[in-house]
Amino acid sequence: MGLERKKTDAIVEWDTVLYRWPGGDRSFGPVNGSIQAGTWIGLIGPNGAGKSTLLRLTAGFLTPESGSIRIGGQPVHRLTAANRARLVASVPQVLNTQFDLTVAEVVNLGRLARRHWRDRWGWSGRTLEPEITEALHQVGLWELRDRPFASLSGGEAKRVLLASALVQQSPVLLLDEPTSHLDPGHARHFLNLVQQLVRHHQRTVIMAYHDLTTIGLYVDQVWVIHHGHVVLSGPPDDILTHPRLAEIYQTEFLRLTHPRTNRPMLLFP
Ligand SMILES: Nc1ncnc2c1ncn2[C@@H]1O[C@H](COP(=O)(O)OP(=O)(O)OP(=O)(O)O)[C@@H](O)[C@H]1O
Repeated sequence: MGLERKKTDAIVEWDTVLYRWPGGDRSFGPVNGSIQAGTWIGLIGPNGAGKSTLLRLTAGFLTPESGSIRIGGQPVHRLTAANRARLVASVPQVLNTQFDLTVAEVVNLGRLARRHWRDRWGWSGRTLEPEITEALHQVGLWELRDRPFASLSGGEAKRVLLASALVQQSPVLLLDEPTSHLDPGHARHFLNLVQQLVRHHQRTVIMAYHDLTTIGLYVDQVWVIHHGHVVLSGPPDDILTHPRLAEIYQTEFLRLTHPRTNRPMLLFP
C-alpha cells in the first residue's frame, strides 16, 4: 500500500490557512475546508471580519503565513500569475478607475492568460474575440465598448470588471460585493448570470455579500466570518435563522419567508 494522495472532487481546498494582517497582532484563520465544483458560497459577516482577506488569499494576492490553498488540486501560491488566472478570476470590491484604456481593452485584460504568450500583447483592439463580445453583451455594455474606462459611472465600471472576470473562463470566480454600485435591475441580471454559470457550467463562486436576503435567494452554502474566523457554515436556511446571527451583527433581525421561494428574508425590525 502506497501513501496515495486522497482522491477528492473538491475544486477549492483550504488547509490550515493562517494569515497575519500587517502592523499588529491580529490574525485570520486558521481556515480549513473544501468546496465542490458547481457550488455557490456566500461569505457574510460584519465589516472588517475578514471576508475580503479570505478572497484575496484564495486569489493568491495575499500569501498565508502557513497552510496552503489548492484550486483544482494545484497550490495557488506556487503557480505563475498566468496559470493562476486560468484557474481563478476575481472581482475586487474597490475599483481602480485610473486605467488609460477603453472598456473593450479592460475586458481584453481578462483574456491575456488564455492566449499563447506570443499573442498576449499584440492585440490591436480592432477585432474583438467572441468571448469579449459576448461578455460585453452579457453585462449590457456593448454600446460603451470604445468609451474610456475612466469616464464610466461607478456601476458601469463595476460591470466592465465583471465582464473582464467572466472572459477569463476560470472554473473558480471570486466576487467581493459584486453588485455594489449596481441598480436593482443590473444587480438581479448579474446574479442570474452567475446562477447560470454555477448551475449549467459547473463554475464555483465564492462571493462576499452584505445583503442577507439576496444571500438566502441565491447561494448554496453560507460561511459566516467573525473576527477572522469562520464561525458558522451551512445551508442558507439554517444560517439565516441561526440565533447567533443577531449577536454577530449586533442587531436584531425581522425574519420573514419569501412568498414565492419560501427562502428566509432578513429585514430590520
Ligand atoms: N494591509 C492591511 N494592513 C492592516 N490591516 C489590514 C490590511 N488589510 C486589511 N486589514 C484589516 O483586516 C481586517 C479585515 O479586513 P477585510 O477587508 O478582510 O474585511 P471584510 O470582512 O471584507 O470587511 P468589509 O465588510 O468592511 O468589506 C480589517 O480590520 C482591516 O482593517
